[in-house]
This record gives sequence, C-alpha cells and structure tokens, in this order.
Amino acid sequence: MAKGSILIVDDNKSVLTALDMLLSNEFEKIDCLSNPNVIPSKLDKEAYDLVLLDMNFKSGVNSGNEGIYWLNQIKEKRPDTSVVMITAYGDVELAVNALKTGATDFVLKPWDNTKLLATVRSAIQLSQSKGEVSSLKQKEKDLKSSLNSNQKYIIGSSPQLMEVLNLVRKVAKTDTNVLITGENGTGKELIAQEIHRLSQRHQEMLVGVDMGAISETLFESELFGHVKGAFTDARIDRAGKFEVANRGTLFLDEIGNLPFHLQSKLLAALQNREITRVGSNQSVPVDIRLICATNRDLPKLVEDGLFREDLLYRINTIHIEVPPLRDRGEDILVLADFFLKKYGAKYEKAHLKINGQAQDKLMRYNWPGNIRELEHAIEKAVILSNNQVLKADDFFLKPVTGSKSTPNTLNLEEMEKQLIRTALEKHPGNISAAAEQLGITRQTLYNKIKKLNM
Ligand SMILES: Nc1ncnc2c1ncn2[C@@H]1O[C@H](COP(=O)(O)OP(=O)(O)OP(=O)(O)O)[C@@H](O)[C@H]1O
Repeated sequence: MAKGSILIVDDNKSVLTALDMLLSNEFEKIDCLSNPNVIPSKLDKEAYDLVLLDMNFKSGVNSGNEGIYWLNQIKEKRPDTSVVMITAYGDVELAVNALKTGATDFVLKPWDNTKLLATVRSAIQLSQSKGEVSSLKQKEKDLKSSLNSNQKYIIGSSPQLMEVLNLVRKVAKTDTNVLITGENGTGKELIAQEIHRLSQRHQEMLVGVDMGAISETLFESELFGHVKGAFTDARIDRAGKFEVANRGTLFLDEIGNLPFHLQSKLLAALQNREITRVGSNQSVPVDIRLICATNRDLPKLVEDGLFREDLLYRINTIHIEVPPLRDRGEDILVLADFFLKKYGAKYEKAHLKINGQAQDKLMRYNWPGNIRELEHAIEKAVILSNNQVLKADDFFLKPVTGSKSTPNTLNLEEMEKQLIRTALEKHPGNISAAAEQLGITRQTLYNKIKKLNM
C-alpha cells in the first residue's frame, strides 16, 4: 500500500463511496466529507497530502465558484497539500481557473480508474516533495539562526574600542566592503561577526574562509565550487563558499596571505558578482557582502608587488583598524575580569579575584598575542591557582622580547615606554626599584606612566 493521506470532499454520496473504495485499496488513509463546511476544522486537525475536491456543491449551480472558494481555503490552511478538482462538466475555463488558483490537477466525472490513480499518485508525490522542501527550509532557517546565535559578546569600554564599535554600527547597515586590520588576536573576526549581526543580512549566513589555510590547488573549488567529475576527487556537485554565502556575508580572513596569482581570480568574482563552478561553463550570480581581515600591511605588500592594488581598492571601501590590547588601557582589566568569570565557572572556581599587584602586571605587559593571549593567561591561572585571590606569580607571561615589542622604527616616546616596561617587568609590583633602575624618582615614573598612557 502506497504512503499518502487523502481527503475526498463531494456532496454526492455515491461519488464519495466509489472513490473511497477505489483509493482505500491503494493508499494508507482515506477520509470522506460530504459537507464542505467541515473542511477547515478537518484541516486544523489533520494534514493531508491530497484533497480531492468537488467543483460544484449546490445542485443546479455549475459556476464552480464554490469549489474555487474551498480551494482557496485549503491552500490558505495547508499550502503544501495538493488539491485535485473533480467536475462532471468538461468546462476548460473552470479547469484553467482552478489551476491558476493553485489546484494541482483536474479530473472529469465519469473518471477512468487508471487515469485517476495516476493523477492522485503524482499529486501526492508533489505534496510530499513540497513538504520536504518546506521542512528543509525550516531546518536551514533554524541552523542559520543557531549559527548566528553563537556570536560572542564584544567586551571592553575603552575609547579606542568605542571608536571601532561606532564605525561598525555605521557601516553594518550598508553593503559596503569592509577591510579589518589589526594584530593577531585583537578581535578582527569578532568585529566581522558584529557587522554581520547588525546588518540587514543577519538572517542569512556569515561564511568564513581562512585564506591562509586553503591549499592553492583547492582554492577555486573551495571558493567557487565544482561540478561532478571536474577533477579526480569531485564525486558530486559542490557549492563553494561564495554560493553558500549568497544573500549573506562572506568573511575572507588572512586575505594578505592569498598568493598573488590567485588574487586575480578573486578580484574577477568580486567585480562581476558571479562565479563559475570548476568544470562548469555556466556562471552563477552571487549576492554577498564582503568583509576581509588581515594582520599584514597591505599597502606595503602592494608596494612590494605581492598584493594587487586593484584588489586592495576593491576590498577596503571602509577600513577598520582594531587597536592592539596594550593600547586599550582599561580594557585589559575589564577583559581579565570577564575571562576570570568565564573560566571560574568552567573550572568550578567561583568568586575568584585578581589582586592589585597582579592587575599591575597585566596592565604593564605588552600583550603581543592580544586578547587571545590574555584569555589563555587567565585560563591557565584559573586552572593552576589554588587560591581565591590570583597573585602576580599566577600569571605566566612571556618576557618582552622579539621584533613585535622592539621594532626598528621606535620613536622617542615608544623607546621610553619600552624602557619603562622592561624595568617594571624586572621588578614586578615594585615601582621604587623600577624607578631606581631607570634613574628617575618614583613620582617621575608615575607621571611618565600616566603621560604615556601605559
Ligand atoms: N572585545 C572582545 N571581547 C571578548 N572576547 C574577545 C574580544 N576580542 C577578541 N576576543 C576573543 O579573543 C580571541 C581572538 O579573537 P579573534 O579571533 O576575533 O581575533 P583576530 O584578530 O581575528 O585573530 P587572528 O588575527 O589571529 O585571526 C577570540 O576567542 C575572541 O572571542
């Protein structure tokens, strides 16, 4: 017996009985109604794959209007249900009218059993496919909203961060391309997520691609998709990131790592707003909002011939620079407190605190790994400490070395900062000793720390 539920509505009892007998041999569930007024309450209780609906209920009136009326009612209540109209009159106009209103098909009385069964089967199939499409669409919607709800909060209250967030709010509502720059771990991806969340595309996907992690051979297939057989491993058709992000936002992270010879392919897709899957010759239009991020100096890469100037112009309509954590003053402690609560809860160590000396240490450190490094430092301290109050020694921070903290282009102010930092690192929590090492008084050191916004 085939899967399928059918509601037959006809005021002619003998028609109802004949159809019931014919169809109940073939399909799982058949219900009959002789009074169409019961249709709405019946449909409230049950979803049918098919309604076989009489066109003319009032004897002597063959306008078909009552059938059309009930057809509309059914479509409104159950848009996925197929409706096949039954009429004794071969009126083509009526049939066309019913089809235009949303009927799936038309059957004439007296009917031919084989033909009627074929019509019913295909109408049921259509309704079941529509149901599947609706449920897939719903699943897609749920998936998108659950993906988008994984958004993390942006913590911080420094004027530097506020400036960034103001810019984010301004550009989010537009469709302009945005380039986000900043050191590793400053929160560039988080800013991209925030732009998407505040944009008109927020119900669609934010699709991220790490341009530094895609192998050159798979670049085109990853971004533009491929058709079955395009290359040895292409066993099925597959959409690329551009297509998946259609109507949403495409986030190209580490754009500065994209090899030069692939940049023109990306540029072409962005300019033409269409892509062609690998192995296909059909172009597909795509509607995406583009956000790129990098920790590299793109104008310098252009100067060195490593990044296309036309691509840079295309991606940086709006430029957002995310400042490093060391320049965000108060944010260090605000974020430290946030991560303390987060990991305190995770490792079941509630009400942890950071003492003054440890706060000083966190404030003075230059955080080359930015917020990511701060988060790891706090997590580690929470795991390893046995006390309620975390002390300076609980934070294992890398000694300030390497090119990031001492670039060749230090100016006088930066050199001063650097020297003060090193002295403070050497004498954690002991301002007097640090001042002595620097050959200045304690008060002068305080004044300098304040003036240099350290
Ligand atoms: N303002 C913030 N509030 C809370 N968490 C933050 C904030 N900024 C960054 N983070 C967290 O720090 C980590 C690093 O952030 P993110 O990945 O966005 O940085 P990024 O600049 O994109 O890094 P990379 O350049 O290495 O890709 C993430 O776990 C992120 O959730």
